[in-house]
Amino acid sequence: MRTAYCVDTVRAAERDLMARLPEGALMQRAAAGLAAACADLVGRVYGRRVVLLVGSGDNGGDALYAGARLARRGAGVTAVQLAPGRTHAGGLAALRRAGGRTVAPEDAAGPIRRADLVLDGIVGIGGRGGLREDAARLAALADGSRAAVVAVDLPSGVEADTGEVRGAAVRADLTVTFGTHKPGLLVDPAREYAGSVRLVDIGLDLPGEPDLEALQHADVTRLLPVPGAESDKYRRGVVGIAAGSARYPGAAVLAVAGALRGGAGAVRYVGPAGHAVLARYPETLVSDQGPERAGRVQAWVVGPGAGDDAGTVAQVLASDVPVLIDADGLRLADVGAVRGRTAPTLMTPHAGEAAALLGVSREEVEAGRLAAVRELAGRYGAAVLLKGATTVVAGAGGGGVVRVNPTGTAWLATAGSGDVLSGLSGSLLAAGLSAVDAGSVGAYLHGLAGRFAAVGAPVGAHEVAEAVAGAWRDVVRG
Ligand SMILES: NC(=O)C1=CN([C@@H]2O[C@H](COP(=O)(O)OP(=O)(O)OC[C@H]3O[C@@H](n4cnc5c(N)ncnc54)[C@H](O)[C@@H]3O)[C@@H](O)[C@H]2O)[C@@H](O)CC1
Ligand SMILES: Nc1ncnc2c1ncn2[C@@H]1O[C@H](COP(=O)(O)OP(=O)(O)O)[C@@H](O)[C@H]1O
Ligand SMILES: [K+]
Repeated sequence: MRTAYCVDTVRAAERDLMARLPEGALMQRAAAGLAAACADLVGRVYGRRVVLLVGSGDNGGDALYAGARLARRGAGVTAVQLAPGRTHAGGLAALRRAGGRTVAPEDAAGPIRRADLVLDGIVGIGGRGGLREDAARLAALADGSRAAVVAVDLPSGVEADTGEVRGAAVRADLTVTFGTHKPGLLVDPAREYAGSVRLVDIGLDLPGEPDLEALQHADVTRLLPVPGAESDKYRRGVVGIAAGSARYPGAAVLAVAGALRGGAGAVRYVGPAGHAVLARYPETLVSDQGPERAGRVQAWVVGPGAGDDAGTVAQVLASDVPVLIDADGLRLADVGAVRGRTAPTLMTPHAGEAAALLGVSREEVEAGRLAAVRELAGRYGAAVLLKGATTVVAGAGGGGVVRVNPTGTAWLATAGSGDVLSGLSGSLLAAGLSAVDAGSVGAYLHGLAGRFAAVGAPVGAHEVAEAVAGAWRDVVRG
């Protein structure tokens, strides 16, 4: 599991550790890791032109000490001081001893244009809001240069705890972060500013429960349902799909396509698109009797392409098995009915649907995904999976750790791919996974399947469904 912690927790852990170490030891660890990562990135240090963007805090200190290390290995290092009177004194002295020089921000354009490498030490976890004007100008110069940009701890200007970007921010090729990932490094829009991320261990002792966690292959392998010798189709779980309409029969087919790949032993389809479903997937058990009379299932998926069929949604919500609500179902689901359920509920909105439920704009949801997913999970008392550039999953009530999916690809932004995800996660629910596990494992496989199906070219949602088995095998192989 990859984990991320908010700033207050990081600071507390840093304080505890600093009390046990000689002064400055922690910063030296950070700077050593940072310099090593820079050396790996540029290949050869000797003769490289390096520019340090140095703010007034310890983030600038890290950059200066790392710059000193690079200078000792033969790089030409120039530090741009944003606040000359308040630059980290020890770091500045170290850089000067190593032969580095300093320039004022107004003289920075030339050095940045000629640089091979720019280190962003403007702000780290002490940053608030978008970059101030003088810093924003340097960030723009770095963005316009041919240099590789390495962010120190965080891309300056992004919000560490939320992943929000409220103004100008540095765009990095690589972020070297210390002690732990910060939530903003895993959640868009900030994540996109970070480039690839490298974690440097500085020995922090962090609490058991993180603020954010991202599954990795080994975690998913442990959660995947695998049939045993005594399994039969019913023991593996039956998933019911109440989806599709005369207008949108394809949503039913795609949800069933996902469900067949999710580990349930059988897929039961209920709705007006039975013919279309059977034509494509003859193994489906089809009923036109409505959810209450369709036969026993271990979990329901309701909503994809459902149009205005509120009755079906209400029937499914009244059942005593886990329910996944997607698409039209989200609009039709009564808050009280969801809150009153005793079995688990998982809601899977995209940003537009989440915005409609919360009564805010889509942009607001996309700017602050963590707050939105927690808020929705709190209002409905249900687990919520918020889809999009970064898919996040909160448990019922919205407190505690949020899961973030690391496998997504923008190629998944194609009509119907959400229907595949709802079937897939619903199938995992029927196989016995908890709502959060079913959502996050479903998103993990779905993201990987999207990558495998796309390999750099557009794909249709049905191809994503077909690629799920390959994703599953890849996960299990490790
Ligand atoms: N505390 C520790 O033990 C360690 C801290 N480390 C480094 O220290 C950093 C935190 O240092 P600080 O607490 O000094 O804080 P920062 O250096 O992150 O930022 C504080 C300074 O940035 C300015 N600032 C804030 N928001 C700004 C904005 N939007 N635009 C421009 N300037 C802005 C503030 O006026 C303040 O002077 C970490 O991110 C990490 O890089 C590392 O050396 C590891 C050890
Ligand atoms: N920019 C993006 N990057 C990664 N994944 C994305 C992006 N945009 C959408 N997705 C994913 O694509 C899927 C689209 O689902 P959804 O919006 O419900 O589409 P539909 O309703 O057409 O099925 C979701 O799994 C979502 O997370
Ligand atoms: K930084």
